[in-house]
Amino acid sequence: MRQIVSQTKRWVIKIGSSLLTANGKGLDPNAMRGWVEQMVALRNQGIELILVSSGAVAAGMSKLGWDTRPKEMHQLQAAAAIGQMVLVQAWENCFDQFNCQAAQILLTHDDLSDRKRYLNARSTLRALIDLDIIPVINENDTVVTDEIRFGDNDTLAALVANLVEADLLVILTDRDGMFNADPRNNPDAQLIYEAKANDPSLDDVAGGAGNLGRGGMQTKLRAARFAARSGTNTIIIGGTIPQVITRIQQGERIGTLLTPDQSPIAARKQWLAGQLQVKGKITLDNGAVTALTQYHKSLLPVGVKNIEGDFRRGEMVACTNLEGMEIARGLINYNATETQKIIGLSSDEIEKVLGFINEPELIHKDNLIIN
Ligand SMILES: Nc1ncnc2c1ncn2[C@@H]1O[C@H](COP(=O)(O)OP(=O)(O)O)[C@@H](O)[C@H]1O
Ligand SMILES: N[C@@H](CCC(=O)OP(=O)(O)O)C(=O)O
Repeated sequence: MRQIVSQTKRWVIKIGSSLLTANGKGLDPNAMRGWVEQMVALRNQGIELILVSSGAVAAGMSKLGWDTRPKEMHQLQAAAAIGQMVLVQAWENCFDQFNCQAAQILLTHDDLSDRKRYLNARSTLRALIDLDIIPVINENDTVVTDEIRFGDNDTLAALVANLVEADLLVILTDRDGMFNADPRNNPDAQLIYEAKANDPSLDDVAGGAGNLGRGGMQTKLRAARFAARSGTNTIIIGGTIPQVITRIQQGERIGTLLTPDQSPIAARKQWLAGQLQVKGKITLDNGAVTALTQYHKSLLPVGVKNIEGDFRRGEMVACTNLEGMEIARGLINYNATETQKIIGLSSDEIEKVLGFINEPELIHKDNLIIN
């Protein structure tokens, strides 16, 4: 029993082209319906879900009667333009049958590397999830160039998992999981049930893709490593296994579970530390410094003396003591104008002053990195 998995609450599920198109014969609506039924059941139990769906190029190829994936970029992009429409209609149709709404999001690499767009993408995804809508994400293939492409949807799914702080990334593919050798050429290959995502010996077993997919097991392993950086567990598993999504949630030992080295919070803090630029500075009184450094508490507005910089909600700010020495960094819950109005106040006064409340903390302890 995988308790670590059955306790997870926010999932990104990625479905690959090989699986979605039943090996090139157009989309497989029965399989899609089956996954949607399980996803909606999970969502109804309170699990937040985001779907990353490949298949635009493959669906376009099938519509155009092409057997092999074209090499030229403009042909690929044309196939994606045709196929994305087919793909998203097929998902919409399935979600409709279970009275669930879905929404399409097409992303390029720039959308996640630019801070402002990153925050926008995150807020939109959060808003959709809060509305009980399941976002369906793909790369915006028709406009990407080599410089701004994720390249494969395994990587895109992992970056989305980082973005929304998912606790589980499920990669559904055409094999039962990761084997100790590429099963295409090794009929005796054995399934790996569990491993650390960062185990270097996995590099030797993960091979490339088949005819339709992009990255094969190599990009799935890399995705699991990206996901692990923010503490997310990854399961690589066969999408044709009956009731696969439900059984993962029940903690059944199926597929390959790749775990992070650190707890989600520790990993997240490390990831935050490496990712973000400092956009402002806030000065804490002595009581707040002790609360943060000795008792590992969240920072409340009451302990803040002064602020500098023009930061927005979700951005990184440095926290200094009264002598100006930096003692921590963290993601702030209010923008500079709002923060200026609430410093020195107790948290129950926030709503009166601002007319709304995001969170009672100025910086939550999970989003604080103590120096
Ligand atoms: N060690 C391995 N274990 C399982 N599959 C592997 C391994 N190495 C390479 N592969 C290949 O990876 C393929 C799945 O990747 P890919 O074709 O990109 O699918 P998807 O469309 O699901 O992303 C499998 O069909 C398999 O041939
Ligand atoms: N954005 C592309 C996805 C390509 C891709 O990564 O495919 P896969 O390896 O099957 O997940 C498409 O929709 O065709």
